[in-house]
Amino acid sequence: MSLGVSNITLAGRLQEVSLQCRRGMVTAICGPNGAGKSSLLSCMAGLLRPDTGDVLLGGRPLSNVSVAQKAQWIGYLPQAPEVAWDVSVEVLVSLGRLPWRNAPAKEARKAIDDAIAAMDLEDLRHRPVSRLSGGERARVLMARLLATQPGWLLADEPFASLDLAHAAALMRRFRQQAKAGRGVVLVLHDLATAMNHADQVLVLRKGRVEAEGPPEIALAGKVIHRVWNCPARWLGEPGERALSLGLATPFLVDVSRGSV
Ligand SMILES: Nc1ncnc2c1ncn2[C@@H]1O[C@H](COP(=O)(O)OP(=O)(O)OP(=O)(O)O)[C@@H](O)[C@H]1O
Repeated sequence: MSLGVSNITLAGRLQEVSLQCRRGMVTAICGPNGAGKSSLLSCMAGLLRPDTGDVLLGGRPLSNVSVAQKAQWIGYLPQAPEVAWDVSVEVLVSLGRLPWRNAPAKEARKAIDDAIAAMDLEDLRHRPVSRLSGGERARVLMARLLATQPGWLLADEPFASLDLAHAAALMRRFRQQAKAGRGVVLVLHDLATAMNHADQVLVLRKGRVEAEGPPEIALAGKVIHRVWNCPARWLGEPGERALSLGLATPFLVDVSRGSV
């Protein structure tokens, strides 16, 4: 089932945004603070309803899809997820199976164990979530999403509190999920991650689409300059690009001189 948005508008936050995502692909949504990235992802998850336009799952408006089906098809990790109950890591991850209550217990067990292993949480399995670090908690919440095994994984800044090794492992996991036929949509501030690992990129600014397409086009240096107001140049080879920023630009903070 495809997932897309067609001409959606959300008061003051999104202006006629369209995006077509396909399973098997990693889509990155990028843009400066306040551009509308989280708003767009929430619309795609069915948590915010656009004022006009449609979110379409398999060609059907999301508003016509049952809550039970949405829960099975769309897994969503918000930017700042809250944990309501102080349960163990294993119990929290197992909550990801709620949309599949009627599935065989063996299947559920495997999905939970795989998700715990994928996020390197074996040693923390029995620890209450209140006694985890911020990054560990983020990995648990990602494991809950993986345990659902949804057709679509939507994640808002999933690498924000992860260390280098866990971030790299998670990116590999997203790529594997796409290869297995799932759809992956990520809100990313790290443009190098989007450049190196996404199949398509949507760039938003002030609620409008500024660029879209393959990363080399949507995140070309001139687009970054225009949208982020920051001269930037890509270094290295495709797949291993690094972003070099123009240090002479006035927007940069020079901490060594105490200026802001
Ligand atoms: N609940 C809300 N009601 C009204 N406006 C909101 C609400 N939440 C966010 N906004 C506004 O909508 C715009 C888009 O916000 P959104 O959170 O989608 O941006 P973002 O691109 O995800 O930003 P960031 O990179 O800072 O997380 C911003 O101008 C923001 O102030």
